[in-house]
Amino acid sequence: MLLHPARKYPAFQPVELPARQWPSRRQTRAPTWLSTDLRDGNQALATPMNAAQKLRFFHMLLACGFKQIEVAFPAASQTDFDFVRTLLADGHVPDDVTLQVITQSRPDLIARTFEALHGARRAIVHLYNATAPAWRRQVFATDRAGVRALAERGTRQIRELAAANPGTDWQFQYSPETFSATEPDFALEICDAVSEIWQPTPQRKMIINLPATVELSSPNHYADQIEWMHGRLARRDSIVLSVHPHNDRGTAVAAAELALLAGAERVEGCLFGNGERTGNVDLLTLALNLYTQGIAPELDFSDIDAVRALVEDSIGLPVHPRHPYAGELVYTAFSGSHQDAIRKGMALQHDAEPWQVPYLPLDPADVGRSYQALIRVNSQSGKGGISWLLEQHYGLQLPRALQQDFAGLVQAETDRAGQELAAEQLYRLFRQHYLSEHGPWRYVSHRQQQVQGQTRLEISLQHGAQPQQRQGCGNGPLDALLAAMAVPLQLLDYQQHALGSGSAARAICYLQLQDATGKHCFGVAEDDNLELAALRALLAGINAHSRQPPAQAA
Ligand SMILES: CC(=O)SCCNC(=O)CCNC(=O)[C@H](O)C(C)(C)COP(=O)(O)OP(=O)(O)OC[C@H]1O[C@@H](n2cnc3c(N)ncnc32)[C@H](O)[C@@H]1OP(=O)(O)O
Ligand SMILES: CC(C)C(=O)C(=O)O
Repeated sequence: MLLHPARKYPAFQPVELPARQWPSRRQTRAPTWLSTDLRDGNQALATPMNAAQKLRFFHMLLACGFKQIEVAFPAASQTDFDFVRTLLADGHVPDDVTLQVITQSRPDLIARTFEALHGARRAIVHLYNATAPAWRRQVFATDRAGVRALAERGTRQIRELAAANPGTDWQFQYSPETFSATEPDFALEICDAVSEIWQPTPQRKMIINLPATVELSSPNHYADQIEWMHGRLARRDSIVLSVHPHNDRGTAVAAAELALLAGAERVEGCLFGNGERTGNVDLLTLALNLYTQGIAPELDFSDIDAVRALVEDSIGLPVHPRHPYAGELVYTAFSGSHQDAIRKGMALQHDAEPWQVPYLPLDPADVGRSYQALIRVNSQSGKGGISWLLEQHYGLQLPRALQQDFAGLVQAETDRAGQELAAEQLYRLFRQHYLSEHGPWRYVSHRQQQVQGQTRLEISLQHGAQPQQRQGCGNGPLDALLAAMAVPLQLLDYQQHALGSGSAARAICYLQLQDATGKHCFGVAEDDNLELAALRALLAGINAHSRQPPAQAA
C-alpha cells in the first residue's frame, strides 16, 4: 500500500448543502421497496439463477410482501426474456404487484424489453445509462451532451412504445447510473431532461432512481446529494425519488437510511445484500432496522431462516453467521456477562412490552428464531449461561452456589477441550459430578418412623460390593441419615423442584454440604419420590465429599 495515497485516491468532493435538513429528521414509515434480487443480484452471480430458481425466488419475495420486483434484464438473455414471459403468461403476478425490468438506452434492447412485457397489466420500464465523467469518457467516448442525448433518445422510444401499447399501465423509471460520482448539476440536468420528455403528473408519477453504483463517500455525503436533488428536481411532485445504494465502503444500509431522511421515498436493493462486488443495500436489514424502531416495515420476515435458506440455495453463497438479524450467531451469546444479562432479561421479559432484553435488539421469536440458541457455552462463559442451558434443555433450576461450583468444572473442561460444550455435554458433566452415586455409597432401601418427635431411619446401603445397614435419629430424614452415616458434614442448603409435569413429573433435590474444614460439596438426585430424591441427594453429596482430596495440614 502507498504511504501517501492522496494522489492516487483523491478524497470525494461533497456537494455544498449548508442548509441540509436531513440530520434532524426521523423516519416514521416504511419506504416503497423494490427487490432487485432477480436482476442486480442475479447479474452478480458466477452462475445466474435458472428459470426454476428465479420462479421460486419470486414467490418467496411475494410471500415477504414485496410489491415491486425487478425481475430481469429481458433483452440480455433468452433466460431472462422467457422468465418475464412465464411470469405473465402463467399468472404468477398478483394484482397488487408490479414487475420492473431494466434496459440500456439502445433501440434494439428497448424494443425487445417491450416484447417481453407484452400483455402485462402494469409494468415499470427502467432505463439507465452511466452519467459520471469517467464513464462518459471511457465507456461512451462522449461528453455531457452526448450522454444526455442517449438518455433522451431512450426515453422518447419508451414513451412511443408505451403509447403504442395502451393495454399496459406503464411507469417509467430513469437511473443516472453512477449518480453519486456525477457532477450534481449534470445529474440534475439529465434527470430533468428525461422527465421533460416523459411528462409525469402527480397522478402518473415517474421514478427517478439515484444510484450509488459504486459507493464512494460516507453516508452523510450521499444524503446531501439526495437532498440536493430532492430540492431541485423539476416536476418533483410528479416524481418518486428512489435510491439504489451499493456497499463498496460497507455503509450501504446507513446510506439508504440517511437518503430516506433526505427526501427519498423508495429503496432498491437485495436480500442479505447480494449484488455486484460488495453487494446492493440489504433490504432485510433496512426493514428490520425500521421494525426495531417500532415502524411497520411492510415486509414480513417471520420465518427468517426459511428466507435465508432459499436465498443461499438460489445464489450459491452463504449468509454470514453474523449477518444482522439473520445470521446463525446473531441471537447467541458466548460470553459470561452477556449470558448473565440475557438470562436475567429473559426471565423478567415474559410477555411484557417494550422489549428490553439486554444485548438483543430484536425478540428472536418475531423472526421465527427460537430461544434455544441464545446462549452457547465455551471458556468465555459464566454460571448464568451454563445454568440457562441446563434449565432450557433439561428443566434444572440450579441453586446459586451449585451454579458457581459447576461453572468452575465447566471452565476447567472448556479450557482443557478448547471448544464449546453443547447442552447435552454440559448435562452429562453435571450428572457425572453431582447426580451419580459414584463413590462408595449406594442407596438400596430404607424405613423410617417418628419416635418422640424425632425421625428414626433404618437404611440399607451398598458400600462398594458390601451390603451395609445403618440407623440414625434426627430432626428429619436428612438429619437422621447424616447421623446414620456418622460423617462430619453439615447441611447448608436444600432445594427441590419438580421436573416435568403431571403423572410423569419427577422430583429433583439439590443439597449443599460443608465439612469441618469449611469445604463445600454438593449432591443432586432425581426420583419419582421426593423423600427418596432427598436421601439419595445426600448420599451423592457424601460420595462427592469422599472423592475430594483431603485438606492440607496447616
Ligand atoms: C450498474 C448496473 O448494474 S447496470 C445493469 C448491468 N447489467 C448487465 O450488464 C447484465 C446484462 N447485460 C448483458 O447481457 C449485455 O451487456 C447486453 C446484452 C445488455 C449487451 O451486450 P453487448 O452489446 O454484446 O456487449 P456489451 O455489454 O459489452 O456492450 C457494451 C456497449 O453498450 C454500451 N452501453 C453500456 N451501457 C449503456 C447504456 N446504458 N445505454 C446505451 N448503451 C450502453 C457501451 O457503450 C458499449 O458500447 P460499444 O460496444 O459501442 O462500445
Ligand atoms: C442501473 C442502476 C440502477 C444500477 O444497477 C446501479 O447503478 O447499480
